[in-house]
Amino acid sequence: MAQLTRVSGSVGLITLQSPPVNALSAAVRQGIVDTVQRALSDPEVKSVVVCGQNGIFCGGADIKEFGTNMSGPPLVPLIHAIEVAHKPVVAAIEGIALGGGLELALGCHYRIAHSKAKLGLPEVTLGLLPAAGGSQRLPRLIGVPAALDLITTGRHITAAEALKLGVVDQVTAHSTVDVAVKFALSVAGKPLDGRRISSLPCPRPPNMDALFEGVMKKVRQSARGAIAPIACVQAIRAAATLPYDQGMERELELMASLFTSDQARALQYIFFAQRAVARWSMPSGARWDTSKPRPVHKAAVIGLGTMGRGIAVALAQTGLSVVAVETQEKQLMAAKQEMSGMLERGAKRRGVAPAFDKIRYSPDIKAVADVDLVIEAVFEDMALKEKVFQQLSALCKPGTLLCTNTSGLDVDHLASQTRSPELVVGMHFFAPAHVMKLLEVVYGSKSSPQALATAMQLGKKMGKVSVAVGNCRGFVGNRMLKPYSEQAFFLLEEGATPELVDGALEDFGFPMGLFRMSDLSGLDVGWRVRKVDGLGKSSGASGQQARIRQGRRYSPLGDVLCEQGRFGQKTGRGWYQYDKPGGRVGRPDPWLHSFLEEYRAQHGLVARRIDHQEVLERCLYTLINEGFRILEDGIAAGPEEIDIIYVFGYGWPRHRGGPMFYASMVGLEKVLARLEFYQEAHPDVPYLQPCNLLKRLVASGSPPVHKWREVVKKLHSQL
Ligand SMILES: CC/C=C\CC(=O)SCCNC(=O)CCNC(=O)[C@H](O)C(C)(C)COP(=O)(O)OP(=O)(O)OC[C@H]1O[C@@H](n2cnc3c(N)ncnc32)[C@H](O)[C@@H]1OP(=O)(O)O
Repeated sequence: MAQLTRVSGSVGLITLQSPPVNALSAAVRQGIVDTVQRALSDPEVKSVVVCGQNGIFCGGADIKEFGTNMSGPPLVPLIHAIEVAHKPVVAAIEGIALGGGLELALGCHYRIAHSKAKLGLPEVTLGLLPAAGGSQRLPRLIGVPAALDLITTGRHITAAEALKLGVVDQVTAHSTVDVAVKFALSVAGKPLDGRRISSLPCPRPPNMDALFEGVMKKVRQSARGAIAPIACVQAIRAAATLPYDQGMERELELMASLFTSDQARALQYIFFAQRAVARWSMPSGARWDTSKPRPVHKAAVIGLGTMGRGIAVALAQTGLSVVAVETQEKQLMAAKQEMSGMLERGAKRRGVAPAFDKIRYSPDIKAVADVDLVIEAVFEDMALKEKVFQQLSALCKPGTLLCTNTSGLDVDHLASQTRSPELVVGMHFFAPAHVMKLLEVVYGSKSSPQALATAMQLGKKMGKVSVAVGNCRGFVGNRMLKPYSEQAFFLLEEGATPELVDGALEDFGFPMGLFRMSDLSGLDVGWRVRKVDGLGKSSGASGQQARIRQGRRYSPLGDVLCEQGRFGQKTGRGWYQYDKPGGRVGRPDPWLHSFLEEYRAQHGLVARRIDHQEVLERCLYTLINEGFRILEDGIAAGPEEIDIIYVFGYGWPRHRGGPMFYASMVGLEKVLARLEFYQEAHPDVPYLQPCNLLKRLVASGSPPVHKWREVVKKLHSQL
């Protein structure tokens, strides 16, 4: 839908009308075709302005139409018709001009943007490229290097940057439409030749071959197997080397290979999943749209270790007043110094003043008396957390929300330490907390909908992707990590090396394999947890018996390394060796290889050849199987919650859509069959036992992933 009105006598004003973001649906495209035709054939209209309803220019192609039988007029000829028009067409950009929206504006002869507008070609983030001429027009307009940056990253730029780059001709802080109409009046009847971007030559950068070679290398490295960024570079190269028409043919050809790809489906699934998880619900039926959050103006953070520092900085950067409590004087001083640096660097990046005055430091927990919300971030030790919650319950004003930043401890137990368990939720941040996007918000059995709504809203304000999940050991993310890492240890016992396992996972698209990651975060962290669980002590015994704990197969490999002081990067030795303690570059360690051989000999294990496929199947399918158990247990409301947690918090490659989406792409029958196969080979590993929900889905014909939420809901309503 688009509307044509005549304003200021001779300006045809075309308004895109399709809330919420004026996406270019079939109806909108048809509307544009019709209104442009009418405006151009109306002798009273001397120039045209294109704008969007409700202060939003256009959010691009309608992503919901992808994967359907797309009808309606295509974008390329529509934009071409605007560009070849004999009357000047001005784009009045308010709010956003993204993807096809910006491509539409690039077909116009002039672009005027509001100072608060954001522009970009984010198609790459959806597994696509700007194939409505964007990959051919943008480099002609702003040069190849700048176009490469914008198109391969998909980043949104401000109006000021757009002006500097030459994407827009003018920026205004006033009514963009008024300014555009005035401008349109002033250019009516003027020649348009130099204004048609497709007819401009693409500026050829010096050392063009070297430039593209360098960019391609960089993009391949950072893409981790994603195909769209590479296609974007190829399309821009076509713009730089071919005439416009041939460049457009290349753009179309490249888009055709992306459009129906699994990666595009995965990335578009993640786009909608991210929005779906904001519409949370609780098993009680309470929902995001019926639960009112409490206002939070002042918050406290208890414990200024690594996590507490990041959380306090993130809160202050959101504009909240923060009381940062650390009872150990030395730690408090160190925290203050580091947090000032973090605030300063953050402010510099965002071009604002550092929020130093938002944080009040205190060595006394009594300072929490008047805050609206507390986030406890002390050491991951239940006895210590219990004590803190008892104190908070006594000290805080009535109604204060008490949150625990735990990575897996029992939220219900902590709630039971307080007078108001309904006001207790978990807020599981990821390190570094002021940078990482994910926040698991954990509701306990007594948490009130209002408490959950408040934590979810705060997470959103902090710029986090917040996912509501139920309470269980490890919540969603860490619970699924357990079978995954267990399999990796077993693979070492059976003949693999850390570099083989990591290589398979990194080729799959993880930024770091499990062992490299474990060296980075410290082997002692998991060791401590295993010891608390009554595991984690190597018995010194040999044979199979030494590898059975609590009635199931157990690998003491990680414990033995810790007993030798190999804690990873911090000690310069772990699963890899480093130049020095604190070194970052891990190299394969011959010592570790001999150690593995001795270990196998000691335990009567015979090494066999393990390939990448086995690593992926065993590590990823057990993780997915646990994901199904989590759905079965009602800890996550749908596969989208799990997938968003894994993509935003655990380095799961986004172009593979998260573990549950990946399972649907592999095929549930295959996942089930391989789990059954491995379970037969390793009957002492309970995690390999396929879960009932997976079996049930396969038995019901493996419905597509977007139907699983309903299946799970039905399952729970039957219980
Ligand atoms: C030949 C191919 C040509 C062109 C290819 C393209 O144009 S691909 C599309 C390129 N555009 C984008 O990638 C923009 C995607 N949208 C966004 O980044 C954000 O939604 C946006 C526009 C910045 C707004 O963000 P905000 O936080 O304000 O709102 P939210 O994200 O919750 O979105 C509100 C609802 O709008 C839906 N939506 C947004 N963009 C699109 C779109 N392009 N197509 C369809 N629907 C879109 C979004 O899903 C939300 O819906 P809801 O039902 O409320 O969850």
